Amino acid sequence: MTTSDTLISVRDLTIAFGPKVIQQNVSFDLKRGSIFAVMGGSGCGKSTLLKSMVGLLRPTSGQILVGDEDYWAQDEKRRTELNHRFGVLFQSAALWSSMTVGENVALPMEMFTSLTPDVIRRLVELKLGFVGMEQAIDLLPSEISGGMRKRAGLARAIALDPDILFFDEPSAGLDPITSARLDDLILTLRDGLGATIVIVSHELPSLFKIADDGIFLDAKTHTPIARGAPRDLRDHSAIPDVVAFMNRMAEISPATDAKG
Ligand SMILES: Nc1ncnc2c1ncn2[C@@H]1O[C@H](COP(=O)(O)OP(=O)(O)OP(=O)(O)O)[C@@H](O)[C@H]1O
Repeated sequence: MTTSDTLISVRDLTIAFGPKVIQQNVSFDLKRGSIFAVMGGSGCGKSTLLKSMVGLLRPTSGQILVGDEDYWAQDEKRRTELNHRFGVLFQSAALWSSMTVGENVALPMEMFTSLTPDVIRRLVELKLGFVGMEQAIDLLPSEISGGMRKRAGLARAIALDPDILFFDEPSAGLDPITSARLDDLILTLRDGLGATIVIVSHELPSLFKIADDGIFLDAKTHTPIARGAPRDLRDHSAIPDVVAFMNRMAEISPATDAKG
């Protein structure tokens, strides 16, 4: 059983590719309304964990409870239903290049709802308005900037009103200003839509600003070694590897760290 403020509970998860264990003993609760950071050095398994949580990769053992349901113990039909609670934005934003921005956002509604085209058009306008992109509704992805593509991807991720959003490196490839705007947008999604957000990012200044919880995956032991808000891990962790990681990166961009 999960408690009412826990949306997802990860229990003793192991993810391996053949004999190669990526992470094991992964357990944490994802609290409703939190912005949860998956942290750790390159190759420690952050994206792999995210893939298991959104239904793209079956874990080797352990459970991912969505509410009271063991996600990976469900049949494919039920997993697909549960997937409608998830909005996913991958690094590339992965828009269909031959479709306009509006058509991209409409696609999940056309596939998974019986709404009429008129209602879908209204909803698409609303979703794009939410991310400040209503003017791009009839443009192709190739006609807009990288930051706009990310925002369009976000509009599509919220097309079906998910209660959990997963972001894998959302600010990769963006300049610092655009990246900071994306941070603000993520906070607005949490505060305005009441979404819970799981984010994988190397942008520690961004995580210090927006994330209030998280887990630190260690590439050497293949286990999580710390748990908590990124800024708390930076300032109060007793684990030298965690402190080194969080502070080394923090020193690179102190100006954008909105600690105060
Ligand atoms: N399909 C796969 N088959 C075998 N190994 C894989 C597969 N996918 C990922 N891996 C390995 O799993 C490990 C973790 O990869 P993952 O992409 O999850 O790390 P990450 O922490 O997200 O890294 P980065 O920060 O560099 O993006 C890596 O060693 C990677 O090579």
